[in-house]
Formats: sequence, structure tokens, C-alpha cells
Amino acid sequence: MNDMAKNLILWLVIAAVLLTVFNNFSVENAPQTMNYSQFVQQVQNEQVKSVTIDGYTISGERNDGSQFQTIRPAAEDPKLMDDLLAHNVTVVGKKPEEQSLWTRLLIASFPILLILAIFMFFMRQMQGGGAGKGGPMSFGKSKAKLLSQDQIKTTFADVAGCDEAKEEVEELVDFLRDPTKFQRLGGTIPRGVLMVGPPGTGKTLLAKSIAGEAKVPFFSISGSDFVEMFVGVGASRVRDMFEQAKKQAPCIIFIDEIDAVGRSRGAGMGGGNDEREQTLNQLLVEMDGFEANEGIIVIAATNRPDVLDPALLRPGRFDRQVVVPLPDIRGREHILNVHLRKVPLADDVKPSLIARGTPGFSGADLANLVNEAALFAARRNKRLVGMEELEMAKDKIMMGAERRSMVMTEKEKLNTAYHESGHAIIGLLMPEHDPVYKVTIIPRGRALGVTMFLPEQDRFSLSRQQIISQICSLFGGRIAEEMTLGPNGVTTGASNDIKRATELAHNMVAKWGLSEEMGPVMYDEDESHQFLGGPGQGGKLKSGETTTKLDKEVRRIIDECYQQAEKLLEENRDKLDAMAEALMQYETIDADQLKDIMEGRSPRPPKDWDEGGPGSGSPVTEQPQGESSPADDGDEDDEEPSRRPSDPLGGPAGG
Ligand SMILES: Nc1ncnc2c1ncn2[C@@H]1O[C@H](COP(=O)(O)OP(=O)(O)OP(=O)(O)O)[C@@H](O)[C@H]1O
Ligand SMILES: [Zn+2]
Repeated sequence: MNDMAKNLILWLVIAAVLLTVFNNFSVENAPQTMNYSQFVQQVQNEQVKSVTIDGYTISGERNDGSQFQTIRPAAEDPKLMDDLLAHNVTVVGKKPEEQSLWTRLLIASFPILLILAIFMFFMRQMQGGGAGKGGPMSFGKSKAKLLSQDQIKTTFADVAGCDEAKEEVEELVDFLRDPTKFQRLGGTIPRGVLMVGPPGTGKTLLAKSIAGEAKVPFFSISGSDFVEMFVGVGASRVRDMFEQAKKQAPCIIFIDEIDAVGRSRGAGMGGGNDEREQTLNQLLVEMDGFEANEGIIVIAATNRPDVLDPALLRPGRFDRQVVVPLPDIRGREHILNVHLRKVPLADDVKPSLIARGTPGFSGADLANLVNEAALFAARRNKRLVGMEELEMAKDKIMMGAERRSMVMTEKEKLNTAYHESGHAIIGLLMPEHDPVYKVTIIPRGRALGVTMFLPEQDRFSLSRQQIISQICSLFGGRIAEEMTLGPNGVTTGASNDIKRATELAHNMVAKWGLSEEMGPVMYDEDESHQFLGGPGQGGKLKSGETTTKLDKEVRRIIDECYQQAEKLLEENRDKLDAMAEALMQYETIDADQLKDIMEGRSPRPPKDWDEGGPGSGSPVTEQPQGESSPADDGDEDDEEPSRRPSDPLGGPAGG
């Protein structure tokens, strides 16, 4: 609805209100009212000068000039007229007032107008005020945002760390620049391209940069924008969007989160979903409906290609897939460089070091990291962003913000110090375990303390030994508590450790085929099962007996790891005490200090340590080896304390 129509309705409503009010009040000019008997009495007493008779209402003036009004009990009172005339009262008749047709119409339709207005209001609310947000204009029903070719500043230079994906989409640029030329040469151009990859890897950015390179308009919409309360709305939005796009061709239509509409039909929660299916059908119809030479390319993005309706992936639709993966170490460095260009940098900044320390980070995470670092620098009144700020930003993103203000009692602190030391020592001693990079008892995010491990490189698979070692180190915290506080003193702090250890053990047995007892069999069928049932109760094919066996095997692995860790910690009790003591003193200890402790020396203080207390930032600015990753820890409760980028196998089960 356009603005004029809206204004018109508004004025109509106001007019109707005014008229109603006017009609109700205009009748009464506040004359004195009296009852009919009094009136007749006064007429007979010759007190009345004139009357106006208007239906049941009689108003008039007395001889003394005062006004009056009365209501007569019956419309006809033949005797009254005689009375009036006999007593010299001037009688004025009055035709029943003609309300204008318009007035009556308005008054009659007032409630309808009101309902209409309210309805429109909600419709607008639902459309989520895309207009007027400045910049991209939103049109009609489709809600797609249109960026004209002059508005797009993004080019391939802004996208880093996904060179293969970039190469794959390069020919689209050629095509969009000159569709007809391409056709003459007999090239077949995909109409639909599906970009697949984890969140924040730059799918939107890449799509936009295609438009930027080809200098064509860019329509963008999110799949969830199609999903509406009313059946048919989504479908009409799709139709509308393609209509608009055809007018602008050559151009790009970008549909983010296509899984919101594109899920397999009839498979969603609670059976079918008419609205979504209609929308999807419309999308399929539209994709079939335009000719390949029209110069429209539909790019869709998703991180769940597995749930998409197969019909979407058929030839002629989204038949080309471009994978946009998480960046590797070099990719991360490139992405960092892209974003570091935008801030004033100190000389000590080494993007390669940050890249090494951020496995599992997406492009969006890295952009965020640079931004956070700039904020830290601003907060510290620095003119340049240095390595220290970048490190702080990295820690914040990995482990959550430091919560120095959180009050921990000395006892809680000591307990946390032992807990983290337990993790660290087991991590240091177990074979093939990621090196420990930093241990801290400064609360971060939801965790009371954190032990950080750094994998040597990006990992895409785990060996059996690595998993065993990880389970052991996860239990290190709990065991250390038990050793120092006694069996009744242990806290709830280890619940997240236990959860993760259980998940690892479960996956070993049920998913990764790493248990001899159970064999290389997939017991968890698919993700959705785990999602609904949780680990250990998913698979349809599992008999009760198999489930029992599974649980037993998980329990065996857990018990063995627990015992192994317990033995190790008991043998190294002196190191445990020394490390906890160092943590109480410094709050954060780094790899060098850890080394000192493990070799029986007392740890040297960190570089920026003054005897006054812990330094303001994290004392570690350079890591000697490898990459960092918070392989650990949420010591407060079940909630994930922070992101854990280093789960190479898609993370633990149970979602
Ligand atoms: N490869 C990259 N190179 C440079 N910057 C990147 C890259 N990937 C992500 N970014 C930064 O992260 C921001 C968000 O990325 P983008 O929205 O493109 O991710 P996405 O894959 O579309 O995420 P989602 O799946 O959540 O929609 C970008 O605006 C950009 O600043
Ligand atoms: Zn822990």
C-alpha cells in the first residue's frame, strides 16, 4: 500500500470520529430541561413565548428569555397544538434533519474503517518496515532488497580465503557482463548456484562481490522472509521478486538461508506445511520459467544442504554447488589482511600469528576479531591497534569476555585453580594431546576458568589416541578437585567436562567405529535422531540389547580414561600443587611458565608482571608454537561457555 492510500484512510478515520462526536453533541445547546407536565403547566400559565417542535423534542423560549427543552411522551398530542395556540405561543415546526448521505455513510462504516486500519497496521508490522531504512529500497510485496550497481562496492578483493570458490564463480561474472556474447559461444550458464558452507564464511559477501564485479543489480532476500503466517503470501512474494528481477536483468538474486523454504517437502516437524510448500513450489516454477539467456542468476546460500528438497537441486535449478569452507591458516591470514586494512595498525602486528591462533574461525569471526581489537585500542586511548589488542580480542571471542568483576571467594578460586591445573597437567602428559597454551582462573563467559590447548595445525580428523587423551584431560579437572577437596568437596564445576567426555566416548563407539567391542558400525543414524533423542537413544534399528551394550562400552571407555588420568595426577601431585599455587598468584599462566612448573622450577613471572598484581591484559602476547584453541572448558554449568572452533568432526553429538 502506498503512502497516499494510507493518508487517505487516516483522514477518513479522523473525519468519521469528528462527525460522530459532532452529531452527539450538537443537539444539546445546554438549555434547561424540564418534564412534559411542567411544560404544559408553563404553557397554561402563559410563561412560554415560542416553541420549536422537532419530533419528540420540544424546545423553546420563555417570556423571560430563558431557554428550555422537554421531551413529549407521544409523537402526536393533538391537544397540545390547541393549547399552544390558545396561549399565544409561537409554534415553529421543523423538518426532521436530513443528515447528508456522506455523513451517514461514514458513520455507518466507521467500525469497519477502524478494523481495516488496525489490520493494515499489523500487516505493515509483519512486513517489518523494510522501507525507510535508508539505502536499499524495498519494493512491493517481495521484501527483497535491491542494491543497484552503483551501490555495490564489494569486489573480489574483499573476499579472501576461499580462492576455489572464487574461481568457480568467476565465469558468472563474465556471463553477467554480456549474456548474449556468452551464448553465442555456446556456453551453458547455470541459472542457480548453491553456496554451501558454515555460517559467516562469506557466502553473502561472495555473491555480492559477483554483482560488484559484473556491475549488475543485486537482489537479496532471506529464505525466512518468505515464510509467512498466511498461505500464499510467500508464493506471491517469490513471484513478485522474479518479476522485479526480470525488469533489471542482467542481475543477481541472492536467497540467504534457503533451507528456511527449501526443506524437503512433507518432512518438516509436524508433517506438511502448506505455506512453505507453496512457496517452494513457486520458487521451482519461477526457476524453470526464465530462460537461461535472460541474464538472471539465482544464488542461494545454506549451511544445511542435506535438508534441501531434492527438487531444488535438479538440473536447471540449483544444479551447481560452490562450497565455501572455513578458511585454512593461509586463508585466515588473507582475511585478516582484508580487514586489518581498515584500521590503523602498530608495527608489531603479525597477521600470520593471529591466523595461527584462530583455527575454526570463520571470516565473520575474524572480521569481528579486528573490530574488537579496534574497540580495545580505543578504550585504552591508543592511536594504533597493536598485537596486544588483537590477542585480547582473540581471547575474548574464543573464551568469552573476561569477567574480572565477578567475585569469587578465595576458596572458589583455589578450587578453580586446582581444577584447571588438573586439566592442564593431564593435557601436558597424555600422548598426542594438543599442547597447552594458557591456563587462567579469570572467569570468562560462563566459565570460571579456562585451559587452552593449541592444535599444531587445522585438524580434520582425530586419532583414537587423541580422543582418549582428550577424554582424560577433560576428567583432569574433576579428579584434581577430588584429590584436594575430598569426595564430598567436589563441585558441580565439572558438569560440562563430563558432558563433553561422554559425548566423545559415545561418538567413538556409536559413530566413528573406534570401539573393537561394537565394531565399525554406525549406531546413530542421522543428526536429526540425535537431536530428538539425544545420544544413546536415537537409532531406530537399535534393539534394547544393543543399547545396553553401547552404554556399557561407553562406560568402559570413560572408566578407563578416568583411572588413567587419576593415576597420572597422583604421580604428579607436586606439579599440581605448584601449578595451582602459581595460578593463585598470577591468575593466568602461559606455556613458558607451564614448562617451568613441569620441569620442577618455580615459574618466572610473566613479562608485564609488576609486583602490584596481575597485569591488565593477558600476559601472553606471543605463542611459541602452533595454534591455539580452547579445547576446553566450561566450569560453571552445562551451557557452552564459549565457541569451540576446534571440533574437527562436526562437534559432539547431541547438538
Ligand atoms: N572470506 C571472507 N573474506 C573477507 N571477509 C569475510 C569473509 N567471510 C566473511 N567475512 C566477513 O564476515 C562478514 C559476514 O560474512 P557473510 O555474511 O558473507 O557470511 P555468510 O557466509 O553469508 O554467513 P551466513 O551463512 O551467516 O549468512 C562479511 O561482511 C565480512 O566482513
Ligand atoms: Zn573443567
